Amino acid sequence: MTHLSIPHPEVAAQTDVAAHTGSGPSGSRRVLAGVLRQPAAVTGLVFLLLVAVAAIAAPWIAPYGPTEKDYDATLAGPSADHWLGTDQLGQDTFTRVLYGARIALIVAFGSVGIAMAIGVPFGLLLGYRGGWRDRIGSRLIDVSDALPGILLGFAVIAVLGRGLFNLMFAIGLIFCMGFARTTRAVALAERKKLYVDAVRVAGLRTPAILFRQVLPNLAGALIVQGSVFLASAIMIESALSFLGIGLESDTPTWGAMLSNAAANTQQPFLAVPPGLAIVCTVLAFNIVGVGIGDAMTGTGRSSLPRRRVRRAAAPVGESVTPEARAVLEFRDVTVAVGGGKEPVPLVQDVSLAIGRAEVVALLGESGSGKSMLARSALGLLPAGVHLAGGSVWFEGERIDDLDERGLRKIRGCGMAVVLQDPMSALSPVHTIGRQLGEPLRVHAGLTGKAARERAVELLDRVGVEDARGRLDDYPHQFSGGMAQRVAIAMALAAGPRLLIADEATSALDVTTQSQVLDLLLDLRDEMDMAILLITHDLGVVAESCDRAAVMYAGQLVEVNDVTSLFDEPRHPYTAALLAANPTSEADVPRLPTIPGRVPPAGEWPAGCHFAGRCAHARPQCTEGSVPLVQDVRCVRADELTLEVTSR
Ligand SMILES: Nc1ncnc2c1ncn2[C@@H]1O[C@H](COP(=O)(O)OP(=O)(O)OP(=O)(O)O)[C@@H](O)[C@H]1O
Repeated sequence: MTHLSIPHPEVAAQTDVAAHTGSGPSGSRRVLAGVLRQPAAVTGLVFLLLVAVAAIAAPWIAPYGPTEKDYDATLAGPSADHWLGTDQLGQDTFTRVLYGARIALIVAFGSVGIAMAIGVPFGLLLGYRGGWRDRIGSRLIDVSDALPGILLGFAVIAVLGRGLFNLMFAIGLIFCMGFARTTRAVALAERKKLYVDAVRVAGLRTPAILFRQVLPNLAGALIVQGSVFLASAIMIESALSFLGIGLESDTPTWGAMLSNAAANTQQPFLAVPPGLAIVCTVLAFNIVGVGIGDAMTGTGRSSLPRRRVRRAAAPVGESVTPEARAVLEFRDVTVAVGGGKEPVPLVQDVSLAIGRAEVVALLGESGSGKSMLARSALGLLPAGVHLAGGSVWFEGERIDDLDERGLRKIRGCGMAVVLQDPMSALSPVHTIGRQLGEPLRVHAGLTGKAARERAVELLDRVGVEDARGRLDDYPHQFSGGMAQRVAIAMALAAGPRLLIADEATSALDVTTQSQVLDLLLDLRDEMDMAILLITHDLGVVAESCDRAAVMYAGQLVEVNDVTSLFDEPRHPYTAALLAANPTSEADVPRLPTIPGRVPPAGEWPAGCHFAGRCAHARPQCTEGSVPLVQDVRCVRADELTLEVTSR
């Protein structure tokens, strides 16, 4: 294995990128195959291809010019000279239908393109940002829905005048809010997903996240909606032309031809060719749109499991290794949900620090607040949850009050994250090489060959065999362990000083888990990098960590070096947690459990939060809040000698 010299933070690129999901990588081929399996969709597709060929080749295949008149054959029915007859000026209907196809397709694609160009960024922004922007924007979309589209078209053309572009613009305006609505809905869902958090941690800017990460997930929905709007655009263009406010009257459009037929009822056949052209083309677009939608079912990200998001947690305040300057420090951190007068605390008064190159575990049952604490360091608290007290410091700089721009400077090259499930944190729509290239480009300015070479080095370093050959593979082509190595490579790209490993090995088999842990520890040694390990696995803690911080119901209850923690736990909860460990060597007839459950946030008891489940509880335990004294939060800490057994 090549030894990679991981670049120094300032020099190198950063981070863990874990990107998204989406319509699927080889998805486009799968979707095409899916469409081709549907006879109706194939028929529609073939018809549209014919229309497109006719439109493009009209000047060569049309027997007459589009405005060429034959006054000897006005309002004629189908004949050998005029296959579809003529109008009142003797203009050949077949020719005008062919030219009409050109206008129809140009207007349809042009207006849908304009609608997308306006609606998609607008919807992305609303959905991703949320909050008041979203509320105002959504009302705007609702209001625009209430306006009859055709009237809007009238108004725009009345103001701008007739003409091809104005017509496309008018129709584009009618549709843009439809695209905005779809895009907003998808962006709203996507922004809560792991890959978005991961790329934010990677330091990507909002436009890059929106357009490179979130947008690809919209491809499916936009294609389906676009094809339906193409059909509608043809109808609206025809309606406007029929009413005489579309294009100039001598321009061959299907709508104008229908209007003409309505004025010349003595030749009823005149309405048939343009009418059929409109109906069949609109139908074909709709059928193909539905076909694409059906073919895409199950090919999108929805097939990927949604994982809980976790982030690093931190060490205990007072107990920071004295000789090392803290890389990350929580000072009296309180995280709460809800505003108003009574926000509910999820994490309470946590003080913890992690020293340089230190490996600290964050332990505790589900719901104890590990993730919330970690998220507060990364500036990734979920909506509605906020830092209600205290502060977070990174290498001596306060970071909890930084804005996104400030956080970007720290995320990735300062702090990086490896998540539990690499598959949900890697984008299925981009190759590994591309995903690795992103942080290298953003943080080290590496592009092209240089980025590729660095990506190969990184993959090689984390033990991905045939690294060069695997750059063009997609995440689904990697095993879980290999994908986790890729995620680690991304996290290390910028040489972070702190790696937050959030159950990073939980989903792996024992052998792979051990290899990944060894890798993390090797990298810690090489890079002088601190690691905050959130885990439920006490075996992993025993093997890998210097210190452990134990959380219970939002509070730190004990911080200790790992050897002492396992040999002489000082808090009854720590002892109970160790006793309940399936690999505990405690000689008990059956696996002990901790009776009861963690009280949910908002229902924490006064005094010691663990008192209700504690075998050693006394009345004084519930009398008042219990402070963390010398790294343990128990009023009886000095008098208890705890053994690792159940109560
Ligand atoms: N988005 C949210 N909004 C409000 N409360 C939340 C949210 N996410 C989690 N919580 C609550 O915050 C508390 C702490 O949750 P947290 O996820 O930090 O626990 P944890 O120790 O990391 O658990 P686990 O080991 O299961 O991940 C829990 O009571 C949980 O119900």
